[in-house]
Amino acid sequence: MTVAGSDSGGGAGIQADLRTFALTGVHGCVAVTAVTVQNSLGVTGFAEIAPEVVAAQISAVTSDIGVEAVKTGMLASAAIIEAIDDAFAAAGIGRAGIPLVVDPVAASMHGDALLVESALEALAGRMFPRATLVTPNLDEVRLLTGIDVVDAATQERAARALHRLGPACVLVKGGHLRGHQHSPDLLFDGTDFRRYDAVRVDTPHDHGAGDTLAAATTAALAHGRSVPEAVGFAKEWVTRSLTAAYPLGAGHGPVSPLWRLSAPEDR
Ligand SMILES: Nc1ncnc2c1ncn2[C@@H]1O[C@H](COP(=O)(O)OP(=O)(O)O)[C@@H](O)[C@H]1O
Ligand SMILES: Cc1ncc(COP(=O)(O)O)c(N)n1
Repeated sequence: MTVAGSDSGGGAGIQADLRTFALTGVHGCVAVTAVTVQNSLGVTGFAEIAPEVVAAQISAVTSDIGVEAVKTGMLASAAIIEAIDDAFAAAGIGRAGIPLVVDPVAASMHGDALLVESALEALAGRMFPRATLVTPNLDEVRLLTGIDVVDAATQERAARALHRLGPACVLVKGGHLRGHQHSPDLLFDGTDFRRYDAVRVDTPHDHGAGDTLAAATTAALAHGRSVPEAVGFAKEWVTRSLTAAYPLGAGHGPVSPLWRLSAPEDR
């Protein structure tokens, strides 16, 4: 299940999650938190869904269909986060229960806010302690910890600081590291570090990369993989999806998990 915002451009949010879920062999259920007005050039606005309607979507799915793993993306406001936290508690989602991946989406790749500023505290205070894994990018790391990640040492320091906020595991994504030929992500479980590296794909079309990574991780967790295995699977998935990204509109096109359909030898 994904609990996230809709992207009218079809490249990120709920739409990206469902593409990856389908192509990794899981059925995706959704709870929509907000409807964004968005294209390849940016987000010009969004309407929040009423918190009780967000919570009701979660209960409707968990009380009938059931979930094997859950991902959160754009959560929009503190009131929505609080409603989700209560719905997750009632359904046994998070930490020792059903695996929960929290992608702490704060802004779009163009810098447009997707979370009202006052909601950052609710995200860290209510979602992080419940999370099996949190997957911040470097801008979100800066917002949450004040740490500017520039190299492996600062990436480790940030992972430790984020782990103190309560999640079981932290993945500090390195996609925004400037001047690197690689895109190294760092996983920390409170004891051990594990690096997931990939050669940087030279493309402007990286819309939805973070959602795709977190969705593939969630799908692998739903298939019963451990967190390190799920992240390893997802890292390869997002790298291949960046290689298959295509232009769409005048701005940044979406990463594409559709490579999975055109590689019969991989099936
Ligand atoms: N140009 C790139 N080449 C290879 N991997 C990338 C590239 N850009 C991002 N990634 C990877 O995609 C995933 C999403 O990362 P990032 O861009 O940091 O997050 P977000 O999309 O949330 O801003 C990470 O695994 C990151 O390492
Ligand atoms: C609904 C929604 N969720 C998430 C993102 C982040 O994706 P990106 O960082 O690629 O803009 C987005 N733009 N829109």
